[in-house]
Amino acid sequence: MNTHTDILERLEQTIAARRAASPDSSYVAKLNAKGLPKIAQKLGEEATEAVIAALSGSNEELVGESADLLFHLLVLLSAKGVSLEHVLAELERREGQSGLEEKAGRSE
Ligand SMILES: N=c1c2ncn([C@@H]3O[C@H](COP(=O)(O)OP(=O)(O)OP(=O)(O)O)[C@@H](O)[C@H]3O)c2ncn1[C@@H]1O[C@H](COP(=O)(O)O)[C@@H](O)[C@H]1O
Repeated sequence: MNTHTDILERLEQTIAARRAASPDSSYVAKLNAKGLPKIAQKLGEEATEAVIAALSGSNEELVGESADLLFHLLVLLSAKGVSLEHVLAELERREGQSGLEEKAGRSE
């Protein structure tokens, strides 16, 4: 499992390096050149495509769309200066806390 989860960290590093590349030679650079709203829009589109694949596509399509979604999430996090480590730490913090309990404990 670790060999596969490591790809997220490698991808984060690749994305950080490619942001400074020429938009003619790099999709990451091209997307960053278009700005944060375009990156956010792409993430939303990829999320929708993953939902459509889940509801009416094959599991193979869902895998492809999920990879697109994770990749574009990493591009957005990078553009905002938020590290994958930070997000993973938040998931770790929540580990073992039931989502239902967390919701019930909210003040508003
Ligand atoms: N994992 C990915 C990855 N997943 C998806 N994509 C690209 O994401 C784009 C999204 O596809 P769409 O058809 O939705 O988008 P589009 O039609 O190109 O875009 P629009 O003009 O419609 O907005 C495609 O161009 C895909 O090739 C990716 N592009 C790059 N990577 C990784 O990022 C690295 C750096 O890539 P470059 O920045 O291109 O060097 C690569 O080595 C890969 O590891």
